[in-house]
Amino acid sequence: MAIGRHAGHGAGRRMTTHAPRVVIVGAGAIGAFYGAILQRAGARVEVVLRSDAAVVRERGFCIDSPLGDLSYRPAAVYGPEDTPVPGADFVICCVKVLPDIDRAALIAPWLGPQSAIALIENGLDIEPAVAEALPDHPLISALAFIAVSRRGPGEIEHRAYGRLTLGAWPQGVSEEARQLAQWFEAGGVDAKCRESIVRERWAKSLWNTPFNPISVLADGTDTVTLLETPGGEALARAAMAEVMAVAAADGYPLPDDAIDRNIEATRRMPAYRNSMALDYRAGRALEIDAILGNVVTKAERLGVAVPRLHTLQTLIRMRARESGSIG
Ligand SMILES: NC(=O)C1=CN([C@@H]2O[C@H](COP(=O)(O)OP(=O)(O)OC[C@H]3O[C@@H](n4cnc5c(N)ncnc54)[C@H](OP(=O)(O)O)[C@@H]3O)[C@@H](O)[C@H]2O)C=CC1
Ligand SMILES: CC(C)(CO)C(=O)C(=O)O
Repeated sequence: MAIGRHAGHGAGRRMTTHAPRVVIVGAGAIGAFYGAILQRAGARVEVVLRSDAAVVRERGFCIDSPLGDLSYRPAAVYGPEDTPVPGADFVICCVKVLPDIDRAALIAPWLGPQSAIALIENGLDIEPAVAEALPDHPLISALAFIAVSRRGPGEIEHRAYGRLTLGAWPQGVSEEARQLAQWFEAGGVDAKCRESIVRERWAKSLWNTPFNPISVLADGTDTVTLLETPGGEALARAAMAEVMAVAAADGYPLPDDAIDRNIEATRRMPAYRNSMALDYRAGRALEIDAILGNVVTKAERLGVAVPRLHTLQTLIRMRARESGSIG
């Protein structure tokens, strides 16, 4: 699993450009953590919250992290009743990618003519809904390789890792992406820009698309149980091979040894519950379409047979219905 081996490399690089105003829409685990990193770098970080707004306004975020104490008070905390203040330099969206959340509508009120949008979210093909609704703003797509979760309102547990991969969507490295990556690096996490963020999304999907739903279907199991249960690794490998086939048909062939390398890296990690397994265990909605459904849809469009992914999709939809969550 290409998740990186360490959380970061210590804050310290001085930025020469003006400190940006950053609005984080959906400051849950990911948004609160990367907000801390940007505030540590000197950015003005404002957060938009829903259920946790009152608590965070009163106490700020408490973040337990191997990087040190990342607890902070954002420069502003907005709840659903507050009037948005447009004109952020960066509006960073970190909500879950769910069918009933209109992410473009959440982002739009914070934009000014010069604003760039960044998405730090999992999944494949998650950008068009935002890009089509907000075509006048540069769009940065970013992938987080991190283990972080919410323990309670405003309480975040960062367990490991933290690196980011960023790029302009649909491709290239824009000045905005480069700038944002530099601010993250200044705050102490590795943040690298890549020419093809879609290729990077396929490479991450190779892991998330099989592992996330399999772990949920196995009652939110961790990586060690998943790989050590007889048949578990074989199932993961077979589903990964289907993701590889769709990626290749889409024009993004992944290296031949990508599956072996992901399995070996996962074996080297301590037992790990992915974000979907944590959502499942907490009774939250699951990002089924973003992480799995969009790959199956693409496979159907490209004429690639994905029987295992199809089965996983049907079963996890049943599971989500059974538990009353959407996804
Ligand atoms: N956690 C992890 O380790 C990783 C997560 N990711 C990805 O990052 C993305 C974010 O995940 P994560 O941070 O874990 O999710 P969380 O559920 O912790 O955070 C999402 C936040 O968005 C808020 N939100 C939802 N709707 C609204 C709204 N209408 N207005 C304001 N805020 C809203 C939620 O508030 P509320 O509590 O009210 O629902 C919550 O605070 C996902 O795509 C995930 O797959 C990627 C890699 C690792
Ligand atoms: C790759 C991984 C496992 C951690 O970044 C993830 O994306 C998740 O937990 O969903």
